[in-house]
Amino acid sequence: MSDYNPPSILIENVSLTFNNCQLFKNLNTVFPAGKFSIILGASGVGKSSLLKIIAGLQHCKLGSVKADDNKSLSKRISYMGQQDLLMPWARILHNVTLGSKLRGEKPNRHKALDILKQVGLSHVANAYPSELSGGMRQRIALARTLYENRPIVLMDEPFSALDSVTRTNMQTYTAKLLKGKTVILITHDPFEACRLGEQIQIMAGTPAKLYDSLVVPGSIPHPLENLDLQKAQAHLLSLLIEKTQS
Ligand SMILES: Nc1ncnc2c1ncn2[C@@H]1O[C@H](COP(=O)(O)OP(=O)(O)OP(=O)(O)O)[C@@H](O)[C@H]1O
Repeated sequence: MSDYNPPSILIENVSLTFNNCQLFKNLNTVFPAGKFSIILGASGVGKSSLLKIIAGLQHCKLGSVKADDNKSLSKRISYMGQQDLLMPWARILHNVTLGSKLRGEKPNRHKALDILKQVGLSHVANAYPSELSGGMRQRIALARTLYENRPIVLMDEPFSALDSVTRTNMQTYTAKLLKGKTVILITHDPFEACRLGEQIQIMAGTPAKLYDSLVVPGSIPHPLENLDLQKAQAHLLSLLIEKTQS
């Protein structure tokens, strides 16, 4: 199996404690290969911490995170955090291709410009991050993540700063571009979860557990007019309330 074949990600008995608060105790789950997995849950429950553990940015003393092909996860992951982490001294195009530069590869300018066009920001390719709005900066961070073309993509609230029209367009573009990759996406938006999720899990409790919710059948992104979306969203919201309050 090539390093570009997306693996499943296995979370086994992961435990994490911060300042005497046990976020996870023996957490187990599987994020299936080549699918969009969504995590929702109350603020502070531990969603970002789990994503950082998978990305190798947060150490956990107990438990393991591994790929089902037993190959290392590092170098196969593209991670988009809540902060855009754009380099203030670099122009937008340079920010998008930064990964290539850091690896000593020739940046693929054509590909970067195409992604910038798809996220509606080719006109700011030569600008600096400080000249952009918060929503524009978030789309640049998205463009940088998509440019990397890794088999595993971790995204922490990637569309949270966007207006609803742009958000819908970015969901569609992202789902199409990342089709077949192993994606884990955190969101607070039940509609987004139902539109993109091929696995949907709610994180709740202390220590936190993961609970499966219904997914809408068929390929993603689901069209906005799909009536099953409304039903799945209502179910998800009810489950979210139930698990968050219990
Ligand atoms: N490096 C750290 N040191 C100490 N505490 C931390 C650290 N990182 C996170 N925490 C704490 O762990 C808890 C979970 O944080 P986390 O960011 O994972 O939550 P979240 O579910 O992603 O929240 P949100 O939806 O608001 O982004 C919070 O109480 C947070 O203060």
